[in-house]
Amino acid sequence: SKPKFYADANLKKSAEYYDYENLEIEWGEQENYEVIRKLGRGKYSEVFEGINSLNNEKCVIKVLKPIRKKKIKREISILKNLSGGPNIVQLLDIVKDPASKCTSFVFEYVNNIDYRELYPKLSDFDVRFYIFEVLKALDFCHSQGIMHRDVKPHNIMIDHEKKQLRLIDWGLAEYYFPGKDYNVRVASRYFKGPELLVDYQYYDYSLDIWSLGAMFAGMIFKKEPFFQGNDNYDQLEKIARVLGTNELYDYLNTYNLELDPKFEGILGKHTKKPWSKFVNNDNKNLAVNEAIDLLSKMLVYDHAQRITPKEAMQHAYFFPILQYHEK
Ligand SMILES: CNC(=O)CSc1nc2c(Br)c(Br)c(Br)c(Br)c2n1C
Repeated sequence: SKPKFYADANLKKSAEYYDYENLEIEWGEQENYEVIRKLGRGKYSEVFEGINSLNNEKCVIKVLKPIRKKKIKREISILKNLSGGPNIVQLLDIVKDPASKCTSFVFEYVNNIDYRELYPKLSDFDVRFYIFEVLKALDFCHSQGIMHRDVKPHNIMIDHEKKQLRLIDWGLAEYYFPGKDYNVRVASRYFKGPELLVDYQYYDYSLDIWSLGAMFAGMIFKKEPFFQGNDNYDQLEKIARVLGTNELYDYLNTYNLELDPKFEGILGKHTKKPWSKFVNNDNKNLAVNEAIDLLSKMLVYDHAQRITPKEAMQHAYFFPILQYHEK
């Protein structure tokens, strides 16, 4: 299946845009940066707050664990191509540690508050504002022919004082080409789209909208994560409990897909639940009708039927934001 928009984005670019294997890396000077403190660790990296000793500016240093050079070039190529885009984290430098030979990326600093601390404090307006900011980043990267493929709260940095948001960790991002089959082992379990879990490899940008929808559901229903599977099979079962098993089989039939035999006896039979079922006294200020209507258009089995970022930004849920932007 082909995406509604931007299917040919890369066909309009020159080969050097997406041909990252031949990318020439311009190395900076490692000694210009000092590590201040550790911020955290990912699967492929350790992350530190740093200082650029030339201009005394704070930065974030992502020290990559030894991974394939090709994957490093892909992330650099994508970060450079998206540089300056709305809410795209800014890559400032690339340095190599003389001792360990490890590559490090130097990024702009964001005074991020961990989402587990921040989300419970967010008002209805805040949720509308920040989801709109993520949609800006997704519409932009998709328009530039790039899927992020790892959208989740951990990869969305928010400085709540500055009302500033950045989409980070483009290490799983890839260039989209119509008809190309992609690795389904992407995204983080709770945010994996059905297309990944049923092993449909011809997926596209719409994967990012599923992941954002799963995150959005967690926010408005105050149930983090919203779909909490114990493994990739149980993950689909958690989704089927909400969206229904008959609807899942319709999706499989649409794309002539067969379920992995390992799903035998796992999925059971579930009716599609009304989204109102998840509203309660604790979350009703966020789980407003417009939010639920938008969510129902994001969390759709069939990736080709999901709302796109550009269409989502025009949804009534964001009307209070549009006034805010027009001022
Ligand atoms: C994915 N998160 C982690 O691995 C640990 S925490 C963390 N990682 C960060 C990355 Br990478 C960038 Br870039 C920026 Br900017 C900030 Br701020 C980060 N913070 C706080």
